Amino acid sequence: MTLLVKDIEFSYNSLAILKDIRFKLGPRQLLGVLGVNGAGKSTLLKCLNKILHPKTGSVFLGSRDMLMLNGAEIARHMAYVPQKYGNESLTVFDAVLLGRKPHIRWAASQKDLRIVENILRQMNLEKFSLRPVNTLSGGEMQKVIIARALAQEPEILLLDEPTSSLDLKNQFEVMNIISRVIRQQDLSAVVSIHDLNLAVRFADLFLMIKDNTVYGLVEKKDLTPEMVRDVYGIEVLLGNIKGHTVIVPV
Ligand SMILES: Nc1ncnc2c1ncn2[C@@H]1O[C@H](COP(=O)(O)OP(=O)(O)OP(=O)(O)O)[C@@H](O)[C@H]1O
Repeated sequence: MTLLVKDIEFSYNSLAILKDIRFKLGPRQLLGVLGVNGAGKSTLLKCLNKILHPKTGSVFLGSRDMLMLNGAEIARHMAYVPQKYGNESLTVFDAVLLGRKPHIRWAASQKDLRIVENILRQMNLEKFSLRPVNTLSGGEMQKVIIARALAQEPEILLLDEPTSSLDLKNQFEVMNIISRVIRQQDLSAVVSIHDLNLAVRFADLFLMIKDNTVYGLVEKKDLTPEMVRDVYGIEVLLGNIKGHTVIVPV
């Protein structure tokens, strides 16, 4: 389903953070949200699923305006992975099963349990199934929160810095899983990400935020060093190593 975001404006008290934010995202696409610290990336993600209430604008998923739905209804369509999350004493299995909550009426079904088992296996988290989440390392915990979002089987994944605590291998493992899931299950993902090399590897297009608004919505092939310089204030080279685009500060 297509996500169509129009004219989002948001302020904390009287401090304007986002204005005139608009973009369109098709199914099976991963949008990297780029911008400097404090640009408003997390704020934007939270405006899309109504954790924050934008002053104006609309967020259409197909013909449905998400901002007209309540939190429980939104959770059936959108899963959100925050940048910070609390320590939980739940076991890993139960924490991931919580992702099924928007779909469960009375009790978890065999299907719900199977979905959780599959995701734990895909993400190499099986061995932690019975461990309380608050005994895991930061990176292991981050994978559990992403597993929970996948268990939710949403149409849109909203991921705020999903790889920030992960080592190189896990960054690639997790981004590969996300890429594969969105392609196999016709989802889309909106991912705030600081690591530009990871972004160019996995995102299909970029929403670049600067001065509280959209600097550009560009496809990967159209990204230029000038755009990176304008948005981040640093000169970079854009190169290619064995078919992979790389960005190097100079
Ligand atoms: N609850 C709040 N009250 C007031 N200002 C806030 C609040 N939360 C965030 N801000 C401010 O809003 C601006 C945007 O913050 P946001 O977290 O969306 O940026 P970001 O692009 O995600 O940053 P980072 O890359 O550092 O995570 C920042 O200047 C921040 O200080």
